[in-house]
Amino acid sequence: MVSNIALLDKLKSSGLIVPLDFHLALFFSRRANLTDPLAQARFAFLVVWLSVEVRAGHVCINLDDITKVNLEYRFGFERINNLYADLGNPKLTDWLSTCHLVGQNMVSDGEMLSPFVLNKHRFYFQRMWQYEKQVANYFNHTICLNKPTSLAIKELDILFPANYASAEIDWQKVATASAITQQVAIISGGPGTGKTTTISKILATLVAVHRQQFQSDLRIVAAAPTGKAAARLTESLSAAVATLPIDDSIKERIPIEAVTLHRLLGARIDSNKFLYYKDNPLSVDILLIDEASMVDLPMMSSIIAALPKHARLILLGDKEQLSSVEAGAVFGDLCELLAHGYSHQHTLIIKQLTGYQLDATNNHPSIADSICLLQKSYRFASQSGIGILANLIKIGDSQEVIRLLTHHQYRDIYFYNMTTSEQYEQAIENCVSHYQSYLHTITPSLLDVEIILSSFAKFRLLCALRDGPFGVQGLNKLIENLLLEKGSISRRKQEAWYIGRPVMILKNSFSLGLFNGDIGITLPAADDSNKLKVYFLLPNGEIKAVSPFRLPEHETAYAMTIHKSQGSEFEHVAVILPNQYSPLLTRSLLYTAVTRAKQTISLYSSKTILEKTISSKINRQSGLADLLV
Ligand SMILES: Nc1ncnc2c1ncn2[C@@H]1O[C@H](COP(=O)(O)OP(=O)(O)OP(=O)(O)O)[C@@H](O)[C@H]1O
Repeated sequence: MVSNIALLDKLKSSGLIVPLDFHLALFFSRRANLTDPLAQARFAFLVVWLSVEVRAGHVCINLDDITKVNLEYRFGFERINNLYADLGNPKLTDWLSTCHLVGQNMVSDGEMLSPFVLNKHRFYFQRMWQYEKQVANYFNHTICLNKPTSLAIKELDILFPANYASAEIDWQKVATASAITQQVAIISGGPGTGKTTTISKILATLVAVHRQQFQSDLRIVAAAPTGKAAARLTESLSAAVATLPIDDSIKERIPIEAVTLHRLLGARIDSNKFLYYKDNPLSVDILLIDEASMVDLPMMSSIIAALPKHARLILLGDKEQLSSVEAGAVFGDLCELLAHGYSHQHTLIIKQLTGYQLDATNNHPSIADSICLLQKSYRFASQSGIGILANLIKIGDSQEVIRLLTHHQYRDIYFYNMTTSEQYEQAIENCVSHYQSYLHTITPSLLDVEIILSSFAKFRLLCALRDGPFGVQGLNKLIENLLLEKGSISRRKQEAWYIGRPVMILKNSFSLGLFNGDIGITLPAADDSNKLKVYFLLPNGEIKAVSPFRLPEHETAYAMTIHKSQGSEFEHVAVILPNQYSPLLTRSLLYTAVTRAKQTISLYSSKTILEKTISSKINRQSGLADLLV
C-alpha cells in the first residue's frame, strides 16, 4: 500500500507528470480529508491523471477506462503493475467509491460548485464541466429559423444551376439549404471539397433573401482560430465571392476580411477575460468560423457566450484534422452526430429547397439536422495521388497506403523509406535544396519582399515533434548549418539574425499586430540596409517590417510542427516522421500534414512507423455527445 505523497513522488520521478499535476493532486488529496491512506492515494491518482489527460487535450477522464490494460501504453508494463499493486488493484467500483468517500464538497454531480464533477462515470474539473454543459446547452437549443420561401428557392437555383447530366446529390446545395434555414450550420469537408465555395453561396443567399424581406443588411463577421487561417479565409472567400453570379451590391455585403477569434472577442493583454461576453455581446447577425476543428472547448464556450441570441453560427472545418491544442474536440464531437441522420421535418425542408429527397430517421439530437458533410474533392482529380493518399489515411488503411506509396504510380507523391542515418541525411539535403530556391530570390540590390515571402511559402518541412533530431529544433539547426556550409546564407559568428532567416511567431502581440503562427523573413531594412528587419505579409495584403529585437517569442521556421501548419497550405510539403514511435503520431496528425500539400507531398519515414501512425486513432474524451439530445 502507498500514501498519496509516496505515489505522487513515484509518478514524478517517472517523468510522466509535470509539477502542476503533482501539486494539484497533492493539494486536493490533502484537502479531501480522507483518513484511509489507500483512499487518499487513489484520489490523488484520479486528480493527477485528470490533470495529465486535460493537458493532453481530453475534457475529462472516463472511470470505465482507468484499467491496468488501458494505462499500460502510457506507463509501461512493469510500472503500471507496480502502481496498481500500490493502489490495491482498483476496479471501477473502487474509483466510484473513492469519489463518493471524498464527499460532495469535493466531487459532486455538477449541481454544486465542487472542484470536481462526476457525471456518468466521467470525472471532470468543474471548469471543464461548466464549459461542456454550456456548449451542449447552446447546441441543444438552436432552432430552425426560416421556412423555405420561393425567394430562397429562386436564389438557390441561380447559385446552383441544375445539372441534368448528373443524378448525384449536390451536397453543397444541401449544405446551403440547411444553413439558410437552421440557426447553426456545421459543415465538414476535406481539402478542395468546396467549403469556401459553399460558404460564399450561403452568405450570398442569406444577404439576398434578408434584403428583399426586410430591406436591411445583415452584419456578417468571418473569423478563424489563427492569424494564418484568418489570412487564408480572407483570400479564399474574396476569390469565391468574386465568381458568384450575383449582384455587386450583394457581394459588397459579404465580409472579405476575416479576423482571429481572439481579436473578434476582444482579447486583452492584461486580462484573461474577453471584452465581448454574455453581458456585452458581439454586434453580429451571422458569425462564420473557419477551421473550426482547431477551436477548443473553452474558446467555443466563450464564442457562444458572446453571441447575441438571434445570431446564426456557421462552423466550417475538416473533422478528420487534428483537434485543438487545448482541451476538447467540439467540432469533431458535433460531426459524429451525423451518424444519426436527419429528421423528417428537415428532409422535407431540404426537398422543398433543393428537390433532393434525403433519408429521414427518428430519435436523434436536434443539432444533427445542422450538420453536412462535403465529400467530393474538386481540387484533387481522381488521378491525384494526394487525394487518394489522404482518403486512405482517413479510413486507416495502412496496407493500401504502403502499396500506394511504393508503387510510384502517382507523380505528386514521393515516399522515402527512411531507416538509416544516411537516408536521414539525404532527407535533410533534399529539404535544403528546396530552401535554396527562395534564398535565390533575395537580391539585396532589388528586394521584392512579396516575391521572397511567396517563394518561401512554396515548400515546407513538417514534423511531428518539437525535440530531438526529428523535431523542429533539431531539424532547423541542421538545415541552417547545411545552408551555411553551402554558402546559401551567411552570418557572423554567434549571430542569431542573418539575411534570409525565416521566423515563426509563437505568441500573439496585439500591439504589433503579429500572431502565433505568423511567418516572416529577415531582410535588410528598406531605410537602412545595414540593419535587418523581419518582413511579414499581413492578412490585408500589407507588408509589415519589424525590428528583430521587438519581435514577440519566435523561432526559426525552416521546419515547423504539423500542429502549427494547420490552417496553412504549401505547394510542396515534406513530412518527416521520427524513427521511434510516440503516442503523438496519430492518423489525424498525418492526415493534417498530407492535406497541407497542394501539388506535391514527400513523405520520409520507415514503413513500420508509418503503419503504426495510421493505425493510431485518438478519441478525445468528452461527454458532449451524451449531453446533446
Ligand atoms: N461544385 C463545384 N464544381 C466545380 N468546381 C468547384 C465546385 N466547388 C468548388 N469547386 C472548385 O474547387 C476548388 C476548391 O474549392 P474551395 O476552395 O471552395 O474548397 P475548400 O474546401 O474551401 O478548400 P480548402 O481545402 O482550401 O479549404 C476551387 O477551385 C473551386 O472553384
